[in-house]
Amino acid sequence: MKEHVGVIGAGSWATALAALLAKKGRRVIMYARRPELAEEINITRENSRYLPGVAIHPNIEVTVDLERAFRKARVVVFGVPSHAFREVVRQSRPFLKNDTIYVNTAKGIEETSLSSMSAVFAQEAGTELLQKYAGLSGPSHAEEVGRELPTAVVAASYRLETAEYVQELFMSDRFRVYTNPDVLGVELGGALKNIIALGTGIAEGLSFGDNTKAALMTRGLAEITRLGVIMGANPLTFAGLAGVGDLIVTCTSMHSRNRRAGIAIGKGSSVEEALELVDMVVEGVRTTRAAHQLSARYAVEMPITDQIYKVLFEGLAPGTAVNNLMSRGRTREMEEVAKMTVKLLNNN
Ligand SMILES: NC(=O)C1=CN([C@@H]2O[C@H](COP(=O)(O)OP(=O)(O)OC[C@H]3O[C@@H](n4cnc5c(N)ncnc54)[C@H](O)[C@@H]3O)[C@@H](O)[C@H]2O)C=CC1
Ligand SMILES: O=C(CO)COP(=O)(O)O
Repeated sequence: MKEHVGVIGAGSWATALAALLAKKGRRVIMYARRPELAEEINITRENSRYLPGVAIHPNIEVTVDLERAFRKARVVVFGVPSHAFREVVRQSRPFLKNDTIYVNTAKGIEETSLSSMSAVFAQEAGTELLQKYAGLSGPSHAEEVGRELPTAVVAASYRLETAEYVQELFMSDRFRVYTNPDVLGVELGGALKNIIALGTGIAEGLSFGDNTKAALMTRGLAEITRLGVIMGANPLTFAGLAGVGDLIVTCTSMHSRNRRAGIAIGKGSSVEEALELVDMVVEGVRTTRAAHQLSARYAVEMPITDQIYKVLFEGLAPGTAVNNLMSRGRTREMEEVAKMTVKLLNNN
């Protein structure tokens, strides 16, 4: 019998991962909230709203019955946006089993609790299931995975066996999966890069050049690392696929919803207009609010995040935000993170 995989959500990323798993011979039961979407995919064998042009493999069935997606599954992949993750895990609680593996693919930080996705999972599913939990992250646009273009990502879990199981599940000659035990670092890298992609998008919308984008990406990574290290992540994770890798793809690809929303804002759209234009989840907007609070909680300087927060939520003109960043006081490039890293290593 084919191994069953449940996929929760039927957006772009859920559909691309379902396609990959179905092609690898898994029987995929994909849960969609809306009956119209489930019906359309089952009948037309295409998800024209979220991933047009990718054929839905015969091994995939879409259901609106959440329990059915869990029933025979050895592994369940959550593919809903981060703001829906808690609610979806809570609804799934009656169907969770100790011998199932759970994979989260959402990239965000919960705005109200400032919890990472693994923390949300533990709060809703119980800490004992955390050993069965992995986060899948890295530079991976659904549109390219759907077209089977070579991609490399990270499966992060506290338990090596779980990470290796997820690695084996997804690994193909077009989709390479590395394991990493730094769950928090992988989650923070995937979430926080979306803020910087909004920022580089804004810079593009303002007609700034490649120098500006490179500066935002590099200094953006510095502040992501600063926050991550103080929260307990491994600094090296930010030099990996879930850190700089995802930052590069999100800041440079036209597939990125965060980048496209940023471009619209830079060109003068309001946040609401930009979100309407993109019409799919733009995780960076909520994540900016969360990161703004985290930088205050941990007393970590995050100047780029701070200016993007002001543009998104306080009506600051994007051009003024750039001037504010360029006219900051002089500072050193490396010493702060280096000092924090040495302190961390000494404490371990
Ligand atoms: N699209 C991409 O290339 C990638 C996306 N991700 C992450 O995956 C997550 C999902 O993103 P996308 O698939 O792109 O979003 P999307 O906007 O394409 O689709 C989101 C889907 O989730 C559904 N949904 C929302 N709330 C729900 C709920 N409460 N219950 C059930 N379904 C619900 C929506 O109806 C929609 O079908 C995000 O956190 C994103 O950062 C990660 C890697 C790649
Ligand atoms: O995380 C992603 C690619 O790795 C997707 O980025 P966007 O959400 O900006 O499209």
